[in-house]
Amino acid sequence: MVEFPAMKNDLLLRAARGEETERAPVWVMRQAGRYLPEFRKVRESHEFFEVCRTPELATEVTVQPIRRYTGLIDASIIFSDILVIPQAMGMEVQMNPGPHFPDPLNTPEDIEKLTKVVDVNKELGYVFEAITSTRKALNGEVPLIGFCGAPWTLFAYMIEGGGSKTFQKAKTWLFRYPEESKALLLRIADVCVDFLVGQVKAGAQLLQVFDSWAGELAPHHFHEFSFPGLQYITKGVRQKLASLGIPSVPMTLFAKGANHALSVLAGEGGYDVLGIDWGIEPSEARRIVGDKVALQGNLDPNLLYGGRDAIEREVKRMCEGFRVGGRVKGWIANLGHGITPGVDPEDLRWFFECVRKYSS
Ligand SMILES: Cc1c2[nH]c(c1CCC(=O)O)Cc1[nH]c(c(CCC(=O)O)c1C)Cc1[nH]c(c(CCC(=O)O)c1C)Cc1[nH]c(c(C)c1CCC(=O)O)C2
Repeated sequence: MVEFPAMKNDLLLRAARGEETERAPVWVMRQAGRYLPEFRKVRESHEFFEVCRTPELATEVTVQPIRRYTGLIDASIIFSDILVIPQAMGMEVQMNPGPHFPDPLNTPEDIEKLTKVVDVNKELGYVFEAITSTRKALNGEVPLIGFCGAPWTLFAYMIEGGGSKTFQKAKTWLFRYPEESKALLLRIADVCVDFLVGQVKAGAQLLQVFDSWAGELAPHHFHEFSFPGLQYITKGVRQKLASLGIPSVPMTLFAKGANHALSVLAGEGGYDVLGIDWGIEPSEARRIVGDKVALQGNLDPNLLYGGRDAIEREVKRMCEGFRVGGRVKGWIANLGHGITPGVDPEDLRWFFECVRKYSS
């Protein structure tokens, strides 16, 4: 493993292990993105996936929010996308401006078209390079998060060919071809494991799995089709890291809309942190998971459009909700989903300042 600068701020890692912290670490999903003028500037002359595939550019945009919010932000997340896995499996993905697959999987026969054995070093080595380069650029200021999409969410994109309102095609697969669907979900999960292990080897200090479409499934279908892949990933990553003699890192699951599954996920998912959206009260989430896992979340991202007073009032409320016996313990402050392009960066700064004020 490569040697990196010593950490100056490890609040995120301590909170992820469930420890009490002097204040809540904070970052936001999609923090490197279009709400930042400096990001839009880079995107003027570079395509989305070109930024992902060019380690210098990926490093630059990953570090942009850390630079802008120095001292107020406690984590960076590598600039990439969950859809690099379908690409590595042989599918074409365009971003215009949302994801588009010109040739999605239509029937189980199409599974044949996917790459049999994915060599992540060959196909996704550019992400590993970007991670190593970013760790150096960060100079120990904040930890670096690696990530991937969850099997169910990736499966849905690969079949729908992009975003969807109904998930009719992906669900047709689940309900008409359950065995073929499960085989494909497992194949995606295998790539997730190798990809996440590679990210740790390259320098990622925490791993987050995004199951953005978890909430589209009925609870029992979530348990049948999504949960097994999520659990397979934590087991697989920890086993592989152990067999390589590499210390494990904390793992976070963000299963959007699946707050119904918090109890099972905390008990058997294998994750150290569960991300929650704004569909559940923080105190209720804590009551369900007990002290088995740390929690991350969960302000409605649209509050960043509500003005300073609304942001302050709601952040204060959130901080009170996540306290356990008056203490800040095992909590990573975040939004309940990604920040959106229209937010004023100064309002995000105010969000960070309020978290600091009310979680100390
Ligand atoms: C579902 C999903 C995707 N990608 C991702 C998810 C899971 C999180 C979630 O639920 O939001 C994850 C993701 N995408 C991106 C990151 C980078 C790291 C970060 O959080 O700052 C991360 C962690 C960059 C991105 N990924 C994308 C952008 C915007 C595209 C651009 O720069 O033009 C960014 C900054 C594009 C993208 N990529 C994806 C979509 C649906 C879109 C279009 C939506 C949009 O326009 O915001 C797929």
